[in-house]
Order: sequence, then structure tokens, then C-alpha cells
Amino acid sequence: MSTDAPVKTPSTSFLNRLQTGFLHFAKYHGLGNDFVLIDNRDSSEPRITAEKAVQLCDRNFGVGADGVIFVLPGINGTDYTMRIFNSDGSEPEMCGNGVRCFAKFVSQLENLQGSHSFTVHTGAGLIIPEVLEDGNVRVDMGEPVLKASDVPTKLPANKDNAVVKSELVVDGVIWHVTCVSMGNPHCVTFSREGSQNLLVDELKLAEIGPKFEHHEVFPARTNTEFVQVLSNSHLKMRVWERGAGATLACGTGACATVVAAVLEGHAGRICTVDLPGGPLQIEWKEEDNHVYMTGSADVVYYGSLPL
Ligand SMILES: N[C@@H](CCC[C@H](N)C(=O)O)C(=O)O
Repeated sequence: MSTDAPVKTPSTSFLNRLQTGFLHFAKYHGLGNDFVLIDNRDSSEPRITAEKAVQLCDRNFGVGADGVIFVLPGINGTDYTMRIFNSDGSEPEMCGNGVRCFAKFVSQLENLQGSHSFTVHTGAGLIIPEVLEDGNVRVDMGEPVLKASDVPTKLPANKDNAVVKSELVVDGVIWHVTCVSMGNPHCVTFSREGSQNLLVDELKLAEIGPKFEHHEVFPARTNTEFVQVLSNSHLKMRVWERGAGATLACGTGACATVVAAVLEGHAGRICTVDLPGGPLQIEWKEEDNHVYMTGSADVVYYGSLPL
């Protein structure tokens, strides 16, 4: 073999091709709640449209994901901004599992080692994820919002302006619901007529979930958490997400669940929430009224697609 010929590295031409007209992405998941992550640090406008995000999320004709997340430049003095499209193309204010994936992706992009944290501007305000030594991510999710008009819900509020254990008729059955916003809206239910503690494995989620999501009392639609109390510090939850349907986990939903459990007297402020995709540790701290979520976030693969 001649040694005089210039060495042509296939990887270089491959990379050039990728740089022009291709979309680089990383696929991540937080307990099976999966996302396409896009490095958008060079522009404050998402690189792809909501319509394109719907295509990417399609599990047959696309990459397959519950949402698409963008890492944008920080605003209001923060290090980064996070935006997200649900798999139906709607844009939620916040995503708990997503922000853990976001943190791990940023660590990769910026080559950050060891334990570190940064500030993220989201539709729910300031969120602070901390990547821990063990690879898990602890997130300061801020304060829950209970004021009915801010959740938002048209359900009647109590004297504190909160909707706690209110009756909601869905599909001809009375459900007891507590409404919490973690920036995005959540309707949490622990019981319904004839069942004091829900057996969540028995629920027909795909039938009942959309009826909550599109109920007239939720003007911005809602995420719904169906919760079984296992003990004072252990809850089991299944979720029907606004704009994404049944997912394997919901971080903001787990936070809302613990807040609702405390308000209804089902559990203490530190809980493990078991989701179909695995557990999350949640604490609603009395000292600062913030909710803290700790859990895993893992890369699945890196990919690129023609734009
Ligand atoms: N899975 C997310 C929540 C994503 C947004 C949600 N579907 C909404 O529309 O509010 C989480 O982990 O929090």
C-alpha cells in the first residue's frame, strides 16, 4: 500500500456532511420518559418547528419520543434556557424528567466533570439541576403553585384558594382531585367513588386519561396522576400526560403528587414515587417551600437526520 497518497479520513467528510443540512440530536430518557435533545445554544429560536417535532416523536415514522427538548442560550441571567415540545406539538412550561436529561446533555456538551449545577430558565421560571457524583440529577423545581386560577382550573377553590380533594365527575364517576401547578398543570387523584385507595395497575388509563386531559374544568388541559398510597413515604403513580398520553414517568407529576399527598394527609414531605419506568425521590421542603426531585437520566444514543 502506498504511503504517499494523502490520507482521506472518512470521519472528516462524514462530519462535514453532517454539519451542512443535518440535524444532530441525542436521545435521552429519564425513567423511560424519552426525549430528543437538540443543541440550540447558538440561537434563541428552536432549530425545528413544532410540526417537525411531531414527526420526530412518531414511534413508527420518526425517532420516537415523548418530546423534543432544546438547549438555548440563557435569559434573565441564567446559564441556559430549556424549551420543549410535547409529542403532539404543544409547548409545555416545564418537564421534570426532561430537565434531568437536559442537565446530563449540557454536561456532555460542555464537558463538565464531577458534581456541578447550573441555572435554567423555563416557562415555569428558574430551575436549578445539580448533576451528582453518582450520575443522578437533583433538581430544585421551585415552589408549587396552588392558586386555582394559576393551575389553572375552574374547579371550586377552598378558603386558601386551592383545590384540595375536590369532587370531579369524569365518565359518570366522582373522583377526588387535588390540583397543583409545577409551572405546568396537574390533577392528582388518590380515590374515587367506591375506592378509597386506587389500585393503579387496574386502571384503564388510555380510556380515562383523555377524559381528564380535555375536561372542561381545565382550560389549558391537564396532566393527570393516578396514585396509590403504599405508605406514608411511598407512593405508586401512573400518569396520563397532556400532549403525550400515557408515559412511563413524569417528573413534574411526581412532584405534584407529593405536594397533593401532603395536602390531603396521605404522606409526609419526603417520598419515593414509583412510576412504571422506575422510582423518583421527591422532597417538598418546609424551610423554603421548594420541591426537590432526584432521579436518573441516561443517554440512549446520538444521531443525525437530514433536515
Ligand atoms: N414528562 C414531563 C412533563 C412534560 C410536559 C407535560 N406533558 C405537559 O404538557 O405539561 C415531566 O417529566 O415533567
